[in-house]
Amino acid sequence: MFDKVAIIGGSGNVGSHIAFLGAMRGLAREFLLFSIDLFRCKGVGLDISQAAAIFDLPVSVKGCESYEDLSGCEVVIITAGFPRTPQMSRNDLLLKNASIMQEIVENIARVAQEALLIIVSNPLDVMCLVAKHYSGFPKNRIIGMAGVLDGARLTYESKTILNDFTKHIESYVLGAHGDDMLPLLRYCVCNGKSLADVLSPKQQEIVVQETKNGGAKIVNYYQQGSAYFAPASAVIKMLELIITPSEEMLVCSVYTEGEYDMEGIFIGLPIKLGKKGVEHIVELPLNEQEREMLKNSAQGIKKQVEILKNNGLLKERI
Ligand SMILES: NC(=O)c1ccc[n+]([C@@H]2O[C@H](COP(=O)([O-])OP(=O)(O)OC[C@H]3O[C@@H](n4cnc5c(N)ncnc54)[C@H](O)[C@@H]3O)[C@@H](O)[C@H]2O)c1
Repeated sequence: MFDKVAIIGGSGNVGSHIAFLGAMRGLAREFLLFSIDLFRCKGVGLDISQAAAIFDLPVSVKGCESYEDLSGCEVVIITAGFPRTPQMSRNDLLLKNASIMQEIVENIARVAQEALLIIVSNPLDVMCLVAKHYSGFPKNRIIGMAGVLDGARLTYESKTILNDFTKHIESYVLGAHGDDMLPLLRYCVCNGKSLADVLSPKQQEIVVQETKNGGAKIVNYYQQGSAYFAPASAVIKMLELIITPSEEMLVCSVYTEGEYDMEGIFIGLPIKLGKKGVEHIVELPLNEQEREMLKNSAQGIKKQVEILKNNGLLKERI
């Protein structure tokens, strides 16, 4: 169990659901919520604390008034930003959310120098880079959430097409969080078999397409805002593996220094999580086609990095 976990954007959909689920699962003694909507943070904190009282849980969830209140937090989860609307692409969010991320991590670096950062805000991979740039934190302490969510969508779509929700499926979706994601069916496991052997080629095509559309489908249903139950659950899964490390491999957005032939960007790769954050990146042997697809997936991230550099939001120092 953590002592103090902060959620920046705690008044929003994803942030408040992380706080609720985290409190219900007893992951921290204290969840501290911060955002530009102070009153809603206070309301969410009180509401969840009252829910915790129903189950007699020893947890406090509080809305905070300033970054100083977050002093000494062990984990800071950043969900602050603007959610994608049906008209918006992830790229539209880029410049807006990069400035927000800069402001947040500069404050966190001041008050919680030892914290582990879990980034959720979109566009995810490049927001992680902005967080690294402006916090100055080491690479193991900055982890982006996306692969766990995309993997869950792949699992859901596979169960749906097989019409069997009793199957145990572990899914791995590497690459950028976006349309260029790389669902790695060969390495996905369905009741001990490779998912590539369980699904027909046509089924594989459908499952991959539906996984890629997973977020957009929800945006279209909600009309305002994007998914939050599954994204919040994905963050909780990461927190649980940080508290209790296991052999389980998760795909998270991590900083690369040569792994998978990637350099100087954050991208979704399989990792082992532990108390220090990213314990190590797992190098799965990829075939030529998969390597090429991963390389293509990184192109979009590199373009976003260029846009940020051209707008003075990222300097060469990373
Ligand atoms: N990585 C993923 O897989 C994934 C999944 C879902 C959502 N997201 C992203 O997560 C982010 C949050 O989504 P949401 O649905 O919770 O949105 P939301 O609008 O409900 O919440 C956003 C929160 O950010 C806060 N905020 C805005 N500017 C701020 C600032 N300068 N400082 C502090 N707080 C600030 C708002 O007050 C609000 O609480 C979005 O960027 C969304 O695209 C990512």
